[in-house]
Amino acid sequence: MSRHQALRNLDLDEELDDFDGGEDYDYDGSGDGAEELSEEDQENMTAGTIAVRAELPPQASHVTDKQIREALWHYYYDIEKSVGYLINTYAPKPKAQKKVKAQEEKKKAQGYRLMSDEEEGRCSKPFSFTDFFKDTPWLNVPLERHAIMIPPLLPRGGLLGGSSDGAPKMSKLQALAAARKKKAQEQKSGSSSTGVEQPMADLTLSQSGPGSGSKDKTLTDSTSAPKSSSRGFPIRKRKDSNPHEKVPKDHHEPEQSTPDIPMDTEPVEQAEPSDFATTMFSNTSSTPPRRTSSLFSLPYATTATAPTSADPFAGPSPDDVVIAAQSKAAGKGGKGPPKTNGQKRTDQIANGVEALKVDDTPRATSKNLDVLAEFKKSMAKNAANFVVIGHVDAGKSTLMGRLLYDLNVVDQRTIDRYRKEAENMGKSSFALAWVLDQGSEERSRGVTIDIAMNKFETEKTSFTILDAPGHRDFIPNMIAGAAQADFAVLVIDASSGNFESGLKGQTKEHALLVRSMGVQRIIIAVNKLDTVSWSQERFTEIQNQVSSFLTTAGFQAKNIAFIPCSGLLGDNIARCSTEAAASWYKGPTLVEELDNSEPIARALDKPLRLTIGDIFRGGVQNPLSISGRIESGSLQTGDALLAQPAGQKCFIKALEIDQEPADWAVAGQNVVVHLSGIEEQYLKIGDVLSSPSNPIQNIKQFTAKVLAFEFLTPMQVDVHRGRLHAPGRIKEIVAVLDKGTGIPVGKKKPKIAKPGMIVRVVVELDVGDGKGVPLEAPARVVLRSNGETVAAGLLE
Ligand SMILES: Nc1nc2c(ncn2[C@@H]2O[C@H](COP(=O)(O)OP(=O)(O)OP(=O)(O)O)[C@@H](O)[C@H]2O)c(=O)[nH]1
Repeated sequence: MSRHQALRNLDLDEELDDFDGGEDYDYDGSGDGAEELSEEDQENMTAGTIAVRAELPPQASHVTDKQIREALWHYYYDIEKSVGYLINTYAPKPKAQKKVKAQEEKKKAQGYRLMSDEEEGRCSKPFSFTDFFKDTPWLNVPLERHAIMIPPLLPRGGLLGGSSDGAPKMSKLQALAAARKKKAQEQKSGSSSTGVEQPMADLTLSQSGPGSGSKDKTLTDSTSAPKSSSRGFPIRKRKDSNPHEKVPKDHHEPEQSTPDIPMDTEPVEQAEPSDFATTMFSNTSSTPPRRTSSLFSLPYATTATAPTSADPFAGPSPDDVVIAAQSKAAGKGGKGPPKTNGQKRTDQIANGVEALKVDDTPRATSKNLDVLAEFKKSMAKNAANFVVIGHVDAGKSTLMGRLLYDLNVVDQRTIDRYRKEAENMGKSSFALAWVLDQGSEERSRGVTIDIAMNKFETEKTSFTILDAPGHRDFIPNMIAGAAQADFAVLVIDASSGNFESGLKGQTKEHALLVRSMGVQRIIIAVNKLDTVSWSQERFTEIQNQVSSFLTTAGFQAKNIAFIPCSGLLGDNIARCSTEAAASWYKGPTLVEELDNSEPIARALDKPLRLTIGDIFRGGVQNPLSISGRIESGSLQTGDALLAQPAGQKCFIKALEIDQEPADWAVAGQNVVVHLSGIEEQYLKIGDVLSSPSNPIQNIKQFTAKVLAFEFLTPMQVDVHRGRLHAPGRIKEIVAVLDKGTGIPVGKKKPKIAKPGMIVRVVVELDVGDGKGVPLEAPARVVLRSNGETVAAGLLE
């Protein structure tokens, strides 16, 4: 019985009578007890299965109906995508690509599907709050996809450890290190060096064909670059959010990485190592996975005990230091005779001890700057993060790719290369989207999976784009993006039929999520207007419907702006449209509207809070680095920090802002912090760095004011705060609050709250004997249950 069926059986008070039940669909026809699909879905599924079957080539004839139905469900009955996926997965590639290309062309020729009568009817209905929630598909998530937290593809694009070429962007410090190394090697080998340090933009180009010029040539130092990378730089090895998860296979190992200990390759059945043994001998980067499920990585469930058991060994004992030195010295001895098993074991131990090595590089001395005075002096531009949200395939990545291209953040050659590569994959229309969609899975599936970060500047403001995935499977990643956003750009596909299906899909859910997470300003890019001949009527229709639900969701009319545009063609993005059919629009372009944003208030005088968004190891120069946005306060090189929940002190060895070394940074800035005095095992994505004199507390319970998206009762939930997510339960509903005044209304401690209500809840975090979770008011939290977003709001 689904949770909603169970709820229906409860003796609910009369205010719940209008609830029309939940949906837990049997989309794959397995008859597994889930509710049957709606009539419309069944029709789509049957017609889709036949159509896909007809399109599949003979070499994919073994594909089962179930696999077809799964693909159709996954791709919203998109025949073309389903066929493409099935061919890619089950048939030899070259033929599959041809077929998908043919499909694409066929679809283009056919144009877009028209709205059905039913859809027409639904659109013209007056907006009601109940309807608002009724058809959102949070409940449609198939069981096997429930709340899968997809670890970000490594390395990621943009500021936080990525690049436009699959390899991470290089920090200045790393670039210098690489340059020095290369120079030394070239001197050794007698080869002449041409300038090594080049702007990052140039390095995004790997093509060095005629006319590329030396400026565009990539570095080819094989010792400091992974073979698959076109850049000759050491790769920042990012630490996974879950220390018990294996680093993905395509993750490039840096040259300086600690050798792996093959603990999990022992064929002998053996008991799990004790905490002591794990602490002493395991290499944190290669710790074998101990998770029993791939569902939902819950850092605080699996690691809450780690700091407790590891604390006594946080620093090396004198013996450790001696053993580490001995093992290092032994390592210098060159090649010896083949090792016996016993010797191998000893090596493993030595390596394990080395993995615990303490960063003994001298601590950076603080310049004791008055950071706030420095900040005022610097006349820094406004800094703003915005999250790009919207239904899958609304054109978010393409639009942002276009924006970066038109503002010269991405150059013509890079776009040409993406276009060529995309054409080779039969996906030429995705070339601009690839500026943001960097992962191979993202490119082959044509969907964004994780948040991509990119930067651009206007005269007034330095913007960071957080391009969120639209697909419902990746909502946790979207939440991570929304948590860092100052405002949102909602992209809507204006083409016939797609606007309507987007409304049913993630358009509403995303808008609601960002609002309930504190985002107040929203710009709506009414995209793909080229597909409806720049119809003003269509634009106005969309504007009316969307502003109606946005105001109901709590956005003030003055904070909502609409821009008619085409991301693919660039109309009204960075330049006004030159289309005669679009001449009715006299308003600002998207970039102008972004620049109209009020400066974001920075919490400069509050205690330092920096949530870790990413962790990576970069080699000798920067052994352990993190990146993230400073939420409040300021910091400078040499400062001591406290990492919570581990309770470990560490120091700032060096800082970077926008790949440039910096002495200080303040709230609102995205920084890379190179740390010393701390081991990797004490840091996880989602942890918080704060000042030791005013640290964030680890808590095991909190009260929050949330908007209920679903029925709430005392129930298990997963608590999301940005990239942090931890298991917990709603212990009690304290009160239902008035939407306008926030004053408690109705009976105290109701047993249940229905969708749309604002309620005060007490949430207990499931941290076992652990230290709790670093959370404090007014953090934005999202509560999810079984893959559904059930509530979102603010800690009190
Ligand atoms: N005609 C037209 N097509 C567009 C426009 N913008 C995007 N597209 C196409 O729409 C498809 C999806 O674009 P994406 O940018 O990947 O969409 P997305 O919203 O980022 O998708 P997800 O990140 O997976 O949610 C691609 O084929 C684009 O070429 C537009 O303005 N006009």
